[in-house]
Amino acid sequence: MLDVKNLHKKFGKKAALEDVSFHVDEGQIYGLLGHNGAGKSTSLGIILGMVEPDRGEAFIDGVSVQKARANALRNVGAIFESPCFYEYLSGWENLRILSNYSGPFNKMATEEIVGRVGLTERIGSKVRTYSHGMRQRLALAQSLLPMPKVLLLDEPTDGLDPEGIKWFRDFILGLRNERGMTVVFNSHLLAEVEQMCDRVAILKGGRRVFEGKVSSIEGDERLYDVDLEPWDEGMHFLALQGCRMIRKGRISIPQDADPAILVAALVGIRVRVSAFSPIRRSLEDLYLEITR
Ligand SMILES: Nc1ncnc2c1ncn2[C@@H]1O[C@H](COP(=O)(O)OP(=O)(O)OP(=O)(O)O)[C@@H](O)[C@H]1O
Repeated sequence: MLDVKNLHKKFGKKAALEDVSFHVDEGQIYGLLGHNGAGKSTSLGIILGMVEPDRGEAFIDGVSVQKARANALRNVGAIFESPCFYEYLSGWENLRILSNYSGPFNKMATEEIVGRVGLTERIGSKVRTYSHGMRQRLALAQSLLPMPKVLLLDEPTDGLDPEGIKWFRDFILGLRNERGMTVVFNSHLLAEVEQMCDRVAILKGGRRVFEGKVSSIEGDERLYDVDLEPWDEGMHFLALQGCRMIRKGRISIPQDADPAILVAALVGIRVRVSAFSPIRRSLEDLYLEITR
């Protein structure tokens, strides 16, 4: 559904993107991750035809955004950067006006979408009286008005409270499950991304440094959280047994190692072991390993 091929983009001398590619299948939820300035918004901007790449191309459903923008984007809904509304008009009036950019206003469909985003009671109020969360829901409603197949969302959970974040997660998963919608979004909330996304790409300094299935993140490594005193001495011993330090307090042990024997051996060389517990590798672990 979305093919991003070898994107390069410089702003002045600074490279914002260097040879970034990724591919999103129909019905997938895809997360773009990276530190501030890693190039996530620039990638979304290029996919939306709002930023011109120096090289490379983005295809939506096989159509090049750079060569046939209107055609490529006809099935795309998006929230890009901070959504802008007419503050002095109601949410409903905003949707009525803004929907005209993508097609004729459909009252019934709009009512349905407003209900889905939970704004029915306040849709007649002026937007200037809306909370941040309500604005995000209005932006989501606007992005859904063209009945898109693909939804591109630039930091959609930014500034939402925990309840709003959970609501967003359920909403997006519902769209995918009911309509097979393809969703691409960038976020700094790794736990959310892990719960929602099928695949992720991690960008660092404009380069793609990881791309893969969220379910594969756990990998084959046997990870343990350990607390050793003294750390250096204990870690030196563990390294000789084939263990690898991920960071202070976290190690991976070889497939055939028996943790009970490792602990007994550490105690035998007078290293105090306060913790030696198996853990699951999370998206946050992977992210920190890759981006550090
Ligand atoms: N219009 C612009 N003019 C100049 N530099 C820009 C412009 N847009 C982005 N950049 C630069 O390109 C790099 C990538 O920015 P981008 O906004 O894509 O990062 P990001 O990963 O979305 O960051 P954040 O998480 O902070 O939103 C940054 O160094 C940024 O300063």
